[in-house]
Amino acid sequence: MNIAIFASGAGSNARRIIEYFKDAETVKIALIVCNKPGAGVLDIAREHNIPALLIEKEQFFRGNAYVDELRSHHIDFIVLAGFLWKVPSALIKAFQEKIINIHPALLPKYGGKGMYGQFVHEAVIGAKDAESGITIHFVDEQYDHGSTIFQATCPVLPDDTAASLAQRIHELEHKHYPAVIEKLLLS
Ligand SMILES: Nc1nc2c(c(=O)[nH]1)N[C@@H](CN(C=O)c1ccc(C(=O)N[C@@H](CCC(=O)O)C(=O)O)cc1)CN2
Ligand SMILES: NCC(=O)N[C@@H]1O[C@H](COP(=O)([O-])[O-])[C@@H](O)[C@H]1O
Repeated sequence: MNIAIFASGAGSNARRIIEYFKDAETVKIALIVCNKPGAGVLDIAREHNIPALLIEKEQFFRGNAYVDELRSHHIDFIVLAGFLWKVPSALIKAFQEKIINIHPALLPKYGGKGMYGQFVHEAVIGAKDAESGITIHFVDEQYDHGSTIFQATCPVLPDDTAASLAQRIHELEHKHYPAVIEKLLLS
């Protein structure tokens, strides 16, 4: 089973997933797909000798959505880990029920366009919610709308900042995302 991880940023989730499956016999992290030159996830790909594909808007949204390139890498499953572009229909159709995402909040709250990274944590703190968490879900044509696979919660503390909440959310992500992927692939 070959996985492509799509990421736009630092890549801490990508790193945990790579490390989790590094000795796996039936699962391989075969490709890192990134839309941001210089992103930290590209350094992680290099560190682990994983091929990286740097994608451009024109081909992604108005071309083949890089389906041919993913097929050439024999990709079976796509994991979004901090990927900040909307996955187009062409890619969703080519990988039906084979694309998942992790969102740093308890969907359906705090999802949709503009809701990524610190913006999510700022909204949770601004709403004075007592808890937040993570949602792992299938990807459909809309942002953060696909069916939920897994959720986990954490407290929001009175003195939390977006940064301190982000740290707690990252810990949840790193703990759960690799294991949820494994369970999904082996089911
Ligand atoms: N078709 C889908 N594509 C993506 C999904 C999805 O559920 N369906 N999830 C997102 C990840 N995500 C939240 O989990 C998310 C990422 C980014 C945005 C967003 O508003 N992006 C900005 C552009 C930001 C940039 O280019 O730096 C925008 O669209 O204006 C919302 C939600 C991944 N793709
Ligand atoms: N809505 C999408 C979104 O906000 N995704 C979030 O981006 C971060 C990426 O961190 P990483 O690059 O260190 O894995 C993660 O917290 C992930 O949940």
